[in-house]
Amino acid sequence: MPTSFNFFGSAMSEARYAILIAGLITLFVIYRSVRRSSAIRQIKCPPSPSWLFGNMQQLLLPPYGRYEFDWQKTYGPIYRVKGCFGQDRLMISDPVALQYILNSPQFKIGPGLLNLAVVVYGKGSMICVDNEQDHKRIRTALNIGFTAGAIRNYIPIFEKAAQMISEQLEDSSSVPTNVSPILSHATLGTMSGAALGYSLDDLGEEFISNNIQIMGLAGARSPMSLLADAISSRMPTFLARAVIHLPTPTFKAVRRAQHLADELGSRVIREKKTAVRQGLEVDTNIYGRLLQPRHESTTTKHTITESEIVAQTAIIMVAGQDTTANTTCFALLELARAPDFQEKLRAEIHATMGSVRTSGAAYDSMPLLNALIKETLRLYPAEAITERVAVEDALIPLSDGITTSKGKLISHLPVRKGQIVNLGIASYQRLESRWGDDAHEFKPSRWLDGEAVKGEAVGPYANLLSFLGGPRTCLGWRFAVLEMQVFLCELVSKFSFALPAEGAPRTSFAGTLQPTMPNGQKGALVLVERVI
Ligand code: HEM
Repeated sequence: MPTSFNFFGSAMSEARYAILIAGLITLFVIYRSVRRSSAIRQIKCPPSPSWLFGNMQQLLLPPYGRYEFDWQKTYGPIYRVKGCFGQDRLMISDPVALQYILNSPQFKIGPGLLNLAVVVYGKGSMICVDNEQDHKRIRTALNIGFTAGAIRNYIPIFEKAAQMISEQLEDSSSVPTNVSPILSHATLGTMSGAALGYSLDDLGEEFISNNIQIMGLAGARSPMSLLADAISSRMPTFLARAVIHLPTPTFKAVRRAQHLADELGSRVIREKKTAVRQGLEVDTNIYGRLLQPRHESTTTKHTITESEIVAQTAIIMVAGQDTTANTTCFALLELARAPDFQEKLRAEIHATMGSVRTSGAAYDSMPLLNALIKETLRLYPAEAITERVAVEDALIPLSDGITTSKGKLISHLPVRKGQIVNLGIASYQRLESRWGDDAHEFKPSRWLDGEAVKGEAVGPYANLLSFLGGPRTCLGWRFAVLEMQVFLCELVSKFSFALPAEGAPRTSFAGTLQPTMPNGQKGALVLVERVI
């Protein structure tokens, strides 16, 4: 049967070709990874416990920072770590190098972070938009809701949410209370109010329960998840993104979250457009304001399409939720450890608040409050490590020269296209050369004593990189700072916070830095007592 013979014959030769092509691709991948790592092979590296995990378990599994901060002491602000499957990654906490990477078109969001962002926020969300002009246009449009002036309008929303947190804490006198879910719920509510003009109830039960599930999933990191991340970051983009369609409970919840966010965004836009047609006021929240120019038929280069607005719903709702909630939890935990500072802060708040309560200026005028927020952001940056990849060969400038393992002093770090770079934000914020010998201590007074930091400014706020820097700086940083100011004022003015006997909380890093309870679950247990 010639046909079938031919079929098998051609199938055999196709198989040979496939093996040959697979072999060539493998050789090419090996050549590229050898060529890439040859540029940095002389950068010092801590011993790697295994080829499979490299240093990733040490770096990323709890408690966070156990190895990383020692490595920084031993190897300095530039060193190499091993990723899973023998990959070479750079760890960078040198401020000049960080500034360069964040502002240079030679670096983009790394594949691991991008895949995660596509899964959590959707591929149309601004963080995933690859074209810099489109990214800038979308950011500029959304920024109308995040300027210093715009965020002052949200103070009543923040204050109402803060009072709701207080009401929930009322009944918890002397019982260890996990403030983490309470704060996470509150930060979801403020974003919903500010962006969409919706209350938490308006979001609907399904949205809320799915959000709780997603926040829980985001809190977990295990050896298996490290391997899964490493594999997906090496897959072709289309395949890595197709993973979301796998029929597992996690991906089902994530798919549902994206669907619900899109549905929510579309619903809000429909309602706002109807309101605009009816001549009603819609510009008090971000989505309303985004639709306003359309109503006035204004087309500017900053115009954002309706589908682009819808595609931002997931990131707008979620990016500021646990980041802000966890940072506030860390601030409360640090206050619980420092009763004297807590007492002074309470006195400052009582002396300042009152008739001037709803003014942004009042919140900015409290030195202790703002020192607490800055110090919390310094030691607990939500995105403790972020990832970038070199899209072309680059020469990264350094603050001070570094000595390679061969004893050579270099002032610039050469990297090849494709090199993965971990930006050590938490490490940068503990650099002794920049923050002083007490860089590892929680010490709000450093912000009151004059110069908290030595060296050039980085980042949008307080010389910190907690909100990153450059064109991809956190869109909501002013929102987050004001929200924390309002929440902390309300809570510290009404309650005292102490640590329960269960023991000191740990810190883990799973997408965001989070407080972890003694049972290993995400959460911040504190003893809360009403003071007025
Ligand atoms: C303490 C609170 C927060 C922290 C520490 C924080 C931190 C960050 C960081 C480090 C990034 C950069 C991620 C990267 O490219 O590697 C980022 C991006 C972003 N954040 Fe925040 N964030 C916070 C609160 C918020 C809030 C309240 C919003 C409100 C919408 C928000 C919205 C965004 C958005 C939209 C991006 C993507 C920006 C872009 O790619 O252009 N964040 N955030």
